[in-house]
Amino acid sequence: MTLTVAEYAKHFDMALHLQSSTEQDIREHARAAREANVAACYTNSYWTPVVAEELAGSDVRVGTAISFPYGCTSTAMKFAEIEEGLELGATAVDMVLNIGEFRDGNDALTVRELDGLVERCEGRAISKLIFEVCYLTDEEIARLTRLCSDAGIDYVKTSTGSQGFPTEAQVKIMRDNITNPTTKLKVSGVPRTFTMPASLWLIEKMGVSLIGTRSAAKLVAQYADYLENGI
Ligand SMILES: O=C[C@H](O)COP(=O)(O)O
Repeated sequence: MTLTVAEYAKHFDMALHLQSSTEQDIREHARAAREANVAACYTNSYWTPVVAEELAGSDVRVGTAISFPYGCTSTAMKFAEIEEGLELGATAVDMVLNIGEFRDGNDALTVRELDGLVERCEGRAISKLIFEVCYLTDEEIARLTRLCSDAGIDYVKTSTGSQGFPTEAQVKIMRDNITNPTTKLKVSGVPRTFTMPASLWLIEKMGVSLIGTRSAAKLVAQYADYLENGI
């Protein structure tokens, strides 16, 4: 069944994670996300109140990125960043895992970070755990997906967009290792050349629920044009 423009837009999280962004850049980004009526608008946590102000009264979620992009701040810092973001109006929280500790086999820390994220978001925001799949083996991706799903994370997310691109094989491994029906899949870190047809393939053929990209509004406009005028 063909997605309406509104349905297509709700498959996108629009993100702006540039060090150079000014407040004006963030406001324009949030306004574009609101206009496109995407699922969520993400920035680094400092900008959460600005995004919350711009999105007030809309059904675009206020997204905040925790320990972004490297994931190796202390667990206490991560939890404090989540709590502050929620107080400032965040309704979607994407946290980067401490990938090095996970690769070292420190599952106790991984589970503590996962549980801490889920507990803090419960009833207040949706939770997403960012993997950075380009640094993980297939077995590690499968195992981490299961740990996330078992912990009740709402979304497992491939990448930050600051390192490598996720591959089709890695996306499939995540999709196939989700153990809990409430956990969904978010693909991010797609190349700048990512196209609207590629997004439809991810959504319709690969079981992807959300795509995170700075180009979300542009893709929504392209999809509207495609429905109206064809290719
Ligand atoms: O959370 C990560 C973002 O969705 C990445 O978007 P980007 O690759 O366009 O910077």
